[in-house]
Amino acid sequence: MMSPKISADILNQLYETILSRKNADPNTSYSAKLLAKGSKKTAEKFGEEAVECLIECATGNQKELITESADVLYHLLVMWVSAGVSPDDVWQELHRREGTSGIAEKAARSSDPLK
Ligand SMILES: N=c1c2ncn([C@@H]3O[C@H](COP(=O)(O)OP(=O)(O)OP(=O)(O)O)[C@@H](O)[C@H]3O)c2ncn1[C@@H]1O[C@H](COP(=O)(O)O)[C@@H](O)[C@H]1O
Repeated sequence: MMSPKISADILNQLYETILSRKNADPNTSYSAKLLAKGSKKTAEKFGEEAVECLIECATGNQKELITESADVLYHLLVMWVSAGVSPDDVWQELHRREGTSGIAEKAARSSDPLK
C-alpha cells in the first residue's frame, strides 16, 4: 500500500505539470486545451467527472470508481490552476481543520476548563 506522503507528492507533481501547460500548445497538451477555454470550462469538466465518479460509487463499481476518482483529481487540479489556487492553499486549510475541528479535539477542549 502507498504511503500518504507518496500520494500527496503525486498531486503536487501533477499540479506543477498542469501549471507548466498554462501557455503550452493546445494541440499537444490536453491541459493546455482546457486551460485556454477558461475557468468556467474547467469547473464544468470537474463537475462532469464528479458526477461520473458518484455514479460509479452508487452502482458499486469499485474498479471504475478508482479510475473516475483519478479523473476527478486531475480535473480538480486543472480547476485550481485556472482559478489561481495552489495545492498549498488547500493543504493549509486541511491542516487548520485537523487542529481545530476534530470531534475528539472538541470533546477534549470542552472537558478541560482551561481550554
Ligand atoms: N491525469 C491526466 C488526465 N486525467 C484525465 N485526463 C483527460 O481528461 C479527458 C476527460 O475525458 P473526456 O471524455 O471528458 O474528454 P473529452 O471528451 O476530450 O473532453 P472535452 O474537453 O472535449 O469536453 C480525457 O481526454 C483524458 O485524457 C487527463 N489528461 C492528462 N493527465 C495528466 O496530465 C499531465 C499533462 O498532460 P497534458 O496536458 O496532456 O500534457 C500528464 O501527466 C497526464 O498524465
